[in-house]
Amino acid sequence: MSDPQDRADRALRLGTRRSRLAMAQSGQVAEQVRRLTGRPVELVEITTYGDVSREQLAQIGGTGVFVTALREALLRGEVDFAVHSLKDLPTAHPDGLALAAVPVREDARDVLVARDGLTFERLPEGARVGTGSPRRMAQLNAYARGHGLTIETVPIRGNVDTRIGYVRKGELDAVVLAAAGLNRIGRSDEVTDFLSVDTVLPAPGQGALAIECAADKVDLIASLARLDDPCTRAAVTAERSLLAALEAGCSAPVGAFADLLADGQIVKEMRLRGVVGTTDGSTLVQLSTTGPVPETYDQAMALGRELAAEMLAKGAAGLMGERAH
Ligand SMILES: NCc1[nH]cc(CCC(=O)O)c1CC(=O)O
Repeated sequence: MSDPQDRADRALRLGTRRSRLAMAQSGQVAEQVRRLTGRPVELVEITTYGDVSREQLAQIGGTGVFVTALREALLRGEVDFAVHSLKDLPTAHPDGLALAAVPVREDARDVLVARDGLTFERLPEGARVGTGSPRRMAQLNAYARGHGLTIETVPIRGNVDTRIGYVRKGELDAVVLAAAGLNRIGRSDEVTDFLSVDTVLPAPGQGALAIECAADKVDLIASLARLDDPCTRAAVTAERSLLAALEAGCSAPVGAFADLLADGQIVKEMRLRGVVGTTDGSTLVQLSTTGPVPETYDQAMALGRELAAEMLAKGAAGLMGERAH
């Protein structure tokens, strides 16, 4: 029911993490919501466990560490809506919250930021490549093996600026980051190599944002829904369904990417690709499936479950290790 306090001219409160990336993406969505609703939007900073803890994400479990505090603020009515990186959002949907919009996806690829403008294939033997992500480790080590190269993946954490700093200071030869994050904070000129999704599958939902609000704010949900991109939502729904069906958390070595296959101008099918591997890259289970372009989110979910079943039949569970949860 509509809240009598919720006057149409009151500023909407957007809950956001304090990181440069979170502030950038919240600021961009805030501007779009201002234009759509004609209402002022104010940013309310919220600190999450992931911002405070210095542990490796894979150790603290990953799932939800960046979003729980934001969600609690939504449920308590302290903020009206929140913008998350979709890849940080747990696949389980909490009661009382609505995923009001998934806007058009940014570049989903991972990229390399390397010293001296190096591309991945030009990295020297034994190059030290920073990433704390088991998914990136598995695929980068496999990619290197395919080129007769051995790299050393070095676990790192910290925000995007900190990670690039390891390369600037000469502590690492390269770091791997998401293109979308660099684009959003205006640092895409740091990229020295774009890793094709044919080589390194991104995290499920990578490059996409999720705009969440309390499920009872029906008018707000209707306004925010105008920022939704149905193609992006269908794709990330399939990717996240794969992740959920593999029973893997966001720190598990799972990559997934869905795209639409067109014949000329006519979109024919949705393709979903998935990968699971050991972090040393010695074993990967990498499969792809295609289905009709989903007309409902249930159909997109079904594609994810179908691919998960095929991957599990090929031994995917054994590769996800102890950390899968
Ligand atoms: N795990 C942190 C994180 N969560 C979202 C992004 C930015 C990219 C995106 O929106 O998918 C990043 C940084 C990175 O992986 O480089």
